[in-house]
Amino acid sequence: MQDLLVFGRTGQVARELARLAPEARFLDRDAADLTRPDDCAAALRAARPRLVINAAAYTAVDRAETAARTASLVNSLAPAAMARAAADLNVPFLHVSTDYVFDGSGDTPRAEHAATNPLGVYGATKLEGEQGVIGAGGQAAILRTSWVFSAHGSNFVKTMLRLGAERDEVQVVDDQIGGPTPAADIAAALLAMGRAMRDDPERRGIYHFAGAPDASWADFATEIFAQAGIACHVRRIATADYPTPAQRPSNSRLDCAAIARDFGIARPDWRKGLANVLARLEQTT
Ligand SMILES: NC(=O)C1=CN([C@@H]2O[C@H](COP(=O)(O)OP(=O)(O)OC[C@H]3O[C@@H](n4cnc5c(N)ncnc54)[C@H](OP(=O)(O)O)[C@@H]3O)[C@@H](O)[C@H]2O)C=CC1
Ligand SMILES: Cc1cn([C@H]2C[C@H](O)[C@@H](COP(=O)(O)OP(=O)(O)O[C@H]3O[C@@H](C)C(=O)[C@@H](O)[C@H]3O)O2)c(=O)[nH]c1=O
Ligand SMILES: [Mg+2]
Repeated sequence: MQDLLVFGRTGQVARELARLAPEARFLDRDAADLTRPDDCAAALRAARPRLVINAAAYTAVDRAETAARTASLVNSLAPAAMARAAADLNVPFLHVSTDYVFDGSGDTPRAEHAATNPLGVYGATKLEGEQGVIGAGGQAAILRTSWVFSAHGSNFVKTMLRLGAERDEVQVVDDQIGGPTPAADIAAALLAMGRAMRDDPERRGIYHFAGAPDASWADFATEIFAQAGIACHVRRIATADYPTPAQRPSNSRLDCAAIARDFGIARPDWRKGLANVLARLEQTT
C-alpha cells in the first residue's frame, strides 16, 4: 500500500504489516518515541501519509503496574497526539486495542459498545488511548484484538515452546477464556480496513477481531504442544493458583460480528495460524 505510515517496526503486528506491505514506512523507537507524543505528531505531519496505523504500544502487562507514567504516555497520550495530527491532515488513522479494556465478567462474547472496566494499568491506559483517538474527531478506527501471537517478539506460543523444552509439565490457567489471534491476520485486517476507509470517509469506529474458536490458555498450551510434537503435560490450574501483579479478565470473548458485517472480515482459525507460525519458527531455527 502506497503512502502508508506505521508507528512501530519491531513488534508482532508491525512485522506482519511489513511482510504484507513492504513499501510502507515504519517508524521505530528511534524515529518516533511514543514517550514523546509531540514528536510522534511531528513525525506523522512530516511523513505526509495517506493512511496511518499505530502498531506500537506498551504491552508488558505486569510491568505496567509499576510503570504507569510510561504506559500512559505510550498507550494514551501518543496515540491521541497521532490521531489529532492525522485529523488535521484529513487522513484515516487506525489504532489497535485490547480485550483488557474489559473486566471479563460473565461468560458471553462482548460487543463493541459493551461497558469497559479495565482491571489493570495496561488496560486502563489502552482505554484512555481509545478515548483520545476517538476524541480527536478525525476518521479513526480502533481494532480491539486479543492474545496476539506470531513467530516474532514475546508471546505465549514462544513462552510455551521454551518451557516445553525445559520441563515435563507446565501449569496453565484454565479459567481465562479468549480468542488467540495470529498477528498476520491482524495485519491483513488492518490493511483491508485501511483501504476501505480511504475509499469511504464514513467508515470509522471500534471493531472487535479475534481468532476462533474461543479457548482457555490451557487449551491454547495443549494445542501448541500437540502441533509442535512436544511431550509436555499441561496441568490445568485456576487463576487463583497463578498469582501475577496485574489481574487478567476471566472472560475475554469478543463478539466479532460487526467487522464481518461492515468489512467482510471473518474470525480466523487460530489453529491454522499456529501451524503457520510453527512452520516459520522451524525454518529459522
Ligand atoms: N500482544 C498481545 O497479546 C496483544 C496486543 N494488542 C495490541 O496490539 C498492538 C500491537 O501489539 P504487539 O504487536 O503484540 O506489540 P509488541 O509487544 O510485539 O511490540 C510493541 C511495539 O511497540 C514498540 N514500542 C514500545 N514502546 C515504545 C516507545 N516508547 N516508542 C516507540 N515504540 C515503542 C516496541 O518497540 P521496541 O521493540 O523498540 O520496544 C514494539 O515495536 C498494541 O496496540 C497492543 O496493545 C492487543 C491485544 C493483545
Ligand atoms: C507463562 C504462563 C502463563 N500463564 C498464564 C498467565 C496469564 O493469565 C496467561 C497468559 O500469559 P501471558 O503472560 O502471555 O499473558 P499477557 O501478557 O497478559 O497477555 C496479554 O497481553 C496483552 C498485551 C493483551 O493485550 C492481551 O490480549 C493478552 O494477550 O497464562 C500460566 O498459567 N502458566 C504459565 O506458565
Ligand atoms: Mg505478555
